[in-house]
Amino acid sequence: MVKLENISVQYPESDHFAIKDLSLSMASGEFVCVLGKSGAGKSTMIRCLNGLQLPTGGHVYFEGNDITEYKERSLREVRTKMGMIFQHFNLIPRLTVLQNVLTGTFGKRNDWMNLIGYFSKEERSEAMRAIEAVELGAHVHKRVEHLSGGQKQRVAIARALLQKPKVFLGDEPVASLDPGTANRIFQLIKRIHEKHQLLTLINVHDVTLAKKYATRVIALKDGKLIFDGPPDQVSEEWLYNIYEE
Ligand SMILES: Nc1ncnc2c1ncn2[C@@H]1O[C@H](COP(=O)(O)OP(=O)(O)OP(=O)(O)O)[C@@H](O)[C@H]1O
Repeated sequence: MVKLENISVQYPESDHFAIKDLSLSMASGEFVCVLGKSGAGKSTMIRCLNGLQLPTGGHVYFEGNDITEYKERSLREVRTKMGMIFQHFNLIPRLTVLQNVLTGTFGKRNDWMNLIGYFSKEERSEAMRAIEAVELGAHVHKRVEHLSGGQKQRVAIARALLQKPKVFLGDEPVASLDPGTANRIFQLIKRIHEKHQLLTLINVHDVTLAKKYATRVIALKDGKLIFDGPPDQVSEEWLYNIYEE
């Protein structure tokens, strides 16, 4: 479904590669957790996958098409098929849960519809279903600024669900949450992943969560792929390799 072929990324005015000659194929149904210390290139890799970052070299394929050849309009369409959640949720604090979730439809609508804030009955009922799926039915009309971190991440997950994505991406989605909440968010992501048979790829610092939920773990170090295997092969020795200074 997604293939990175010898991709490299060097940011302008940077003296080193953020990603160096990385190749990777991932299929629907895989739950991939990405490990690596700060600066290893995890966020850059995700941004290459969804076309937010153009690699300096190499190719990115989505459903067999080379998206590095795409213009912005086609990239936008690709992004509508990839739901994404972030460490700091990226919600609009003063809007309600429902209003935030409805923004998940934006990529597929006309600009004028977004501008006037028009949503069809069907879009509204889909949003309500997504909100129920993340167990926030009791908070539909609450402003998100009044929610806890875990609840905010659930709103972000519902917003991503509204896109009916094929790929679900998470860039450190539980880094700001306590361990219990982080585990519940992973449970929810896993449930959604299994129900919709998505390709799920999550950057995570918590090795325990990666080993518990992933079907495949990959690790980056200095922009290079240094581990790719099942979670039970992530040994103490590998962790030392991945995180050593
Ligand atoms: N916009 C940018 N301009 C220049 N250098 C950048 C930019 N974004 C990232 N980098 C550099 O690219 C490298 C990889 O960064 P990246 O954010 O992808 O790593 P990461 O593994 O996601 O780290 P973290 O866990 O801290 O988010 C780092 O050396 C970083 O400093």
